[in-house]
Amino acid sequence: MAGRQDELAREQGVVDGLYARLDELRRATRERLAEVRRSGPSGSPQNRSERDAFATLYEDRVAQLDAVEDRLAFGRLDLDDGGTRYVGRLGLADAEHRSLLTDWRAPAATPFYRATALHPAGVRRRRHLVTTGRAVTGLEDEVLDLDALQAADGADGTTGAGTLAASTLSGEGALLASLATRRTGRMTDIVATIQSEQDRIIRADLAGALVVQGGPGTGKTAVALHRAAYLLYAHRRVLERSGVLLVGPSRAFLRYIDQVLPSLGETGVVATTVGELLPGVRANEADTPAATEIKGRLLWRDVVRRAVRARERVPARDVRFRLEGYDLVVRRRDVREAIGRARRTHKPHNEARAAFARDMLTRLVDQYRAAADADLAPEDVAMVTEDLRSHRDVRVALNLAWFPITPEKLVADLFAKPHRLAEAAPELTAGERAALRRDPDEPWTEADVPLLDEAAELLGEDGSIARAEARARATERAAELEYARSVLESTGAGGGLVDAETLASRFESTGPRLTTAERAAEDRTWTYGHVVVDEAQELSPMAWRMLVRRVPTRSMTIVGDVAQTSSPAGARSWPDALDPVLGGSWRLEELTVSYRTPAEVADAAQRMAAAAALPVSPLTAARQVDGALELSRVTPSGPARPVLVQEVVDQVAALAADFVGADGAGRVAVVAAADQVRALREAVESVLPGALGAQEAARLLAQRPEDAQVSVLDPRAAKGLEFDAVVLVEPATVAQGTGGASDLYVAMTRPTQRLVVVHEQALPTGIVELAVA
Ligand SMILES: Nc1ncnc2c1ncn2[C@@H]1O[C@H](COP(=O)(O)OP(=O)(O)OP(=O)(O)O)[C@@H](O)[C@H]1O
Repeated sequence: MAGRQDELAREQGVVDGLYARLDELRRATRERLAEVRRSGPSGSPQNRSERDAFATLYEDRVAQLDAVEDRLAFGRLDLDDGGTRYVGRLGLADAEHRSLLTDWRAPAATPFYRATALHPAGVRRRRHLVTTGRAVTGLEDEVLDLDALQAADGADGTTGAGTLAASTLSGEGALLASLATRRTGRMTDIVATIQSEQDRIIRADLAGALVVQGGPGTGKTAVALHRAAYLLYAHRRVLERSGVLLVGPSRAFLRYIDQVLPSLGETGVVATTVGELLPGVRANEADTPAATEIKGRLLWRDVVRRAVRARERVPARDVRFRLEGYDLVVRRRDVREAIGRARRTHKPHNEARAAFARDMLTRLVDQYRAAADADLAPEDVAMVTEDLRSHRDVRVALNLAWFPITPEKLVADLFAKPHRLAEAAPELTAGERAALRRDPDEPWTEADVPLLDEAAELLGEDGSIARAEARARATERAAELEYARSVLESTGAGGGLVDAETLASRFESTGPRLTTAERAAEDRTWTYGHVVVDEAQELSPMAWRMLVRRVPTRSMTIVGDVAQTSSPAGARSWPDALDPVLGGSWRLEELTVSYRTPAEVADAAQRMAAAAALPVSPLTAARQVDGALELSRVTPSGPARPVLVQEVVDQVAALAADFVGADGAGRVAVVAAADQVRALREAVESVLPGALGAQEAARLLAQRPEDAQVSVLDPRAAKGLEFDAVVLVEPATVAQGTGGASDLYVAMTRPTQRLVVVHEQALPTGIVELAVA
């Protein structure tokens, strides 16, 4: 025991030194930041922008240094050459630039995750440091060098190579401890216990599209986030300028994961959903399943193109009008030729319109010249052109022939005006078109967004919108100038020292300069250096098109599970989803160990999924938890309070007493078919005071949905999330919903400790293991 205490004390000394260095760096960076801020808002614009840049740099560094407080150092490698290397959340060096701590992402840290007894990679011993706050509370050693093992001093917690070779998990104690901790509403990072199959994916090449398929709880989300952090570290110069985009299935999911990247010292990632990917559009509504499926089809490429073309149209007849006493005609033939020419510019519709209008006005000026039978001086040509441009009949005729239009109007018209959709989408049946019918002012749905993006791509900038914005900017600037003049007058300043123009530029909004991430998020045409997609199986073919457009290099990390697809437009096979947009150029990796779900639960879910013919990946659970699966069948009863509901609330009360902690950790969820959620939520809320006491119930009921320790949700809302214990209500009903057996598979695989299945109806095949005769 003394040996262990000595070792702990020795490591505590090292860790104390690392924290001391961290504190020193924090102090120094804060001082520099304060100094920059003190330098005040004076100087030339150049000076100011330099000052802002330094301020941003120091602010980022302070945030980064603050974020690594928890588990700053978690590993130590003892090397064959006698040296030691500490691994932690960031790199630290002393004042003489000697390395104290190696960033987990640095090549020198790789053996911490990958070395095995078979391939020790120059490592004799790997040590996991367990810390609580700044205190070292435990050590776990793995000796990788067999010879060294014989001579090992037998320090407590040492596992032999034999055990390690037999095990596929590295740092098993630290890993299992971390998997067994109570859950909060926020995902945490896994840097201290990344497993080698995960590490290979995290550090894979930046180039190309990498698809990570894996069953529930295999760490796909964790791996995707750590990969983003790794890529930002390893390719900082490229990615800092172009940015990284992270696409998740919902705002709730993004909130669940939003602490992970900051805790890894990375904040510059744009995280969004497909529904919010277009600047200015927030589409959180859902379509009907039928409309979702139809809108996801790739045929919208052609439909949107035809809809745009329909706004470039030769009129039914010539349009006659009079200008200054002359009879002129907007001729169909001219319009046809001008449309042809404008199309040959290959510019987007709204941009090519200028060429069309110019061409038509030239033809009309020619007509005017012939009618007037006179040569026109250049200034006359300009005047006549202007008169023609502003002539009402000409304007109407040219607009009808080539209509400037926004993406929103184009798409809204398709769904609100049956003749437009019929014309643009002959591939759809009348029934399918009817399923899309919608009033023009209804809110956008998530499935609309890829169509809007497609339209924006083909329509391009609407010059009139850009002009209106320029006008607004000019007006604003004039107001600033005016204000500056009045300031100068009232203060009597001036005297050649400062002019109104300079002063006005100081009044201009001097908010923090936009970061790459902020600029990228505001720009529809921004192209990213890397795109990470989570729950990628939910994306429709049109959504894939939209994403791929944002990453011309095709550098992507795509993680998901085609057995968990619930969207009717989602993917059941990666080749089906990706080949149309990426050709064959993507590679597949698989994760096979479930870190979340106890073995008994994972096995039941796998059997059910296989029986339902879902495309399941192999899955081995990392953990065994006694009594993890409980089945509770109730007999149908009258309506007063159905026995089923009573059983659910009783189970929730018992599980809450077991798992929910007053410190905010520990979560219990009821997962049920969407149409049962409301009633069950009311029932659960009504029993909490009786079961847990008024005070505790009030605390729980006041929690925000994302932090709720007791919640009732449907499988879609639960997707990607996890809870200590789950009460699954009536699996047969869940499996009959629109997400089918996939939704049930998702629901069954949410708990980390216990799954209680409450049901009246027979259980879907597979949940109960058939006894072998
Ligand atoms: N190496 C690891 N060390 C510690 N915890 C891990 C490790 N890998 C995964 N986990 C934990 O396992 C749980 C499941 O991980 P994650 O949510 O990333 O899985 P997933 O494959 O995305 O699941 P789903 O398919 O259900 O969305 C998380 O709590 C995660 O922190």
